[in-house]
Amino acid sequence: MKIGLVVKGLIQIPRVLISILTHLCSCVFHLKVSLWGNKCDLSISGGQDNSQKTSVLSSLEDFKAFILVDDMNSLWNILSRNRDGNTESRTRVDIVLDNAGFELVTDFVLADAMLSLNLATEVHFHGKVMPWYVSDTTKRDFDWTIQQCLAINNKWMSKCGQTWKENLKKGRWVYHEHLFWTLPHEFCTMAEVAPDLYTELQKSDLVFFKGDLNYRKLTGDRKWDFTVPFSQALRSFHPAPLCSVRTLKADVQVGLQAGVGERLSATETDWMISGKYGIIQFSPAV
Ligand SMILES: O=P(O)(O)OC[C@@]1(O)O[C@H](CO)[C@@H](O)[C@@H]1O
Repeated sequence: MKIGLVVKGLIQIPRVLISILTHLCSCVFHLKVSLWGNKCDLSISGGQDNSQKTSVLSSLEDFKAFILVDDMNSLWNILSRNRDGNTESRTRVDIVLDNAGFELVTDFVLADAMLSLNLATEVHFHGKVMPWYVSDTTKRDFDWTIQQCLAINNKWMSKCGQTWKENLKKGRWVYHEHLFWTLPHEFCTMAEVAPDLYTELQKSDLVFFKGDLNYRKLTGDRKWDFTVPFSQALRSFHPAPLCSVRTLKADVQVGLQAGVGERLSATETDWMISGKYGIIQFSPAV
């Protein structure tokens, strides 16, 4: 009997590993799509059409070399906590949104994947009361996008729309808005300027900050050395473990390996502003 159990246990180990790997690979995929979704914003194109014209999905492998910081592994400890069918555990993920349009859809797909793969039990979205840059997501964009997906004449898209609407109804997805996101404060002042928002973020197990503007406000838009640790550049802003998912469109970047920033500066003058490079940069709550 005991031997039977041990053998059964041993057989199950690879299955568990395969299952974890499958879920995590799938989530890596969606996170990367969400990262490159940040290439599309109307401010970088001076208001001209900057919609997604090629398939991000087929370019993911080619884009790999342009991810300058990839802290994906640090996310797994948090996201895999819930996935073993432990019905007691609860994992809340927050996404501080950036652009509406293609990027928002990629964020929805990421949120959907985290729920359906049991990596999170609830996802909280944070939108802006009014746009800071032209394409920033407001409540109207959020609702409109779900409504459009629902109404579209495509079986899979409308199924997504239905699921997302249902998620909101059942409280698995929650939308928040706060004026702080459009006030001229760097995030290290949040605990003082918007303590209610800081307290809300403290309830999260992982907060994703989408996009370039959020990165500028996370790091205070300062001229940091490229190798300064991300946690240091955040200064006192540590409400929860957090992760910036951003393509580089402004001249601030921290947490690079020694020499990387200098090498890029010597060869590509616009590497920090072109949107060609991206980061998935994690900081634990310290
Ligand atoms: O936050 P997003 O949407 O990723 O990018 C916004 C942004 O890139 O637009 C401006 C001009 O390109 C930058 O200064 C700013 O950071």
